[in-house]
Amino acid sequence: MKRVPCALTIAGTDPTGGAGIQADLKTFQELQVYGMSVITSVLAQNTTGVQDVVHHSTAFIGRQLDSVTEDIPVHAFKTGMIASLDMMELLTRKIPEIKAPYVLDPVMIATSGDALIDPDARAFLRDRLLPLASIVTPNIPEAESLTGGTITTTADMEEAAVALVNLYGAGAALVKGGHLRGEAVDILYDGEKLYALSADRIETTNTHGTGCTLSAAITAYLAQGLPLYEAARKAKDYITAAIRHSLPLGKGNGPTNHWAPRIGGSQA
Ligand SMILES: Nc1ncnc2c1ncn2[C@@H]1O[C@H](COP(=O)(O)OP(=O)(O)O)[C@@H](O)[C@H]1O
Ligand SMILES: Cc1ncc(COP(=O)(O)OP(=O)(O)O)c(N)n1
Repeated sequence: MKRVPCALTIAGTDPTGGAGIQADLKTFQELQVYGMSVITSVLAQNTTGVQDVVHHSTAFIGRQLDSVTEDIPVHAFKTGMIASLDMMELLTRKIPEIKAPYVLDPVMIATSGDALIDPDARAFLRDRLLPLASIVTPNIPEAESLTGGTITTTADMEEAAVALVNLYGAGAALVKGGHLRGEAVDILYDGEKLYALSADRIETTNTHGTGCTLSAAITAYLAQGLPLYEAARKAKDYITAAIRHSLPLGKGNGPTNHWAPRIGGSQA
């Protein structure tokens, strides 16, 4: 039988389906990759923000991870919301055992402004998780927090991407430009070359889950065996289409969507 690409996400949940584990699994499915998940935190959240959160114990997160990895091959994996220092410590021990490309989405703050990780875990994420990553995918505020610089231009994004690889030890960095104005330009640095991945900016407020969906798409393409640049380039096309097909659902920022809607949609 042909190899079935299998991808794993280690992240928190979104019951409205726009971000977190749910967005990741939808993306894996859409890209014809077998999707698996380890849940770190269960959130009560929607398009307007986060209402509540329950964190799983590190022991239980470890048990979930063992259940997956002892049974089914993982061809690529990603981490999203890892709320605490304890969870990060567990993952620094477990991740090297998974011999597959690792996409680190350094989730810190939701679009709604809600903090998703303990502020005291940020330095640990940078110093201990980042060096394990094949690629890290910060948005502008996350890249500023990780590098300590201010980012307002693509030149600043390039500088941050290079620092994340050369100073902090990530295998590659994709600094996402969704929070700037003008064209939606993301900067990829693979340790040798800088690339600008650009797309037209889509006029919509329905951007809930864009970062999760992009990093899940990179993970899916890596699980399929694509080289890093190809995976990032195709994932950029995927997220652009998902924003184009985003849905005006909920009272806040609606979710990205993976198929062209027949009814509604912000750009239908
Ligand atoms: N309005 C938009 N039009 C087109 N692409 C966008 C738009 N907003 C974000 N993107 C793209 O979506 C992806 C996620 O970016 P960003 O919003 O910066 O991350 P996050 O969701 O983690 O805050 C990036 O590829 C970014 O360029
Ligand atoms: C459980 C969970 N993880 C991550 C996020 C943040 O999602 P992201 O795609 O980075 O961006 P927004 O949804 O905030 O636009 C989340 N909300 N929940």
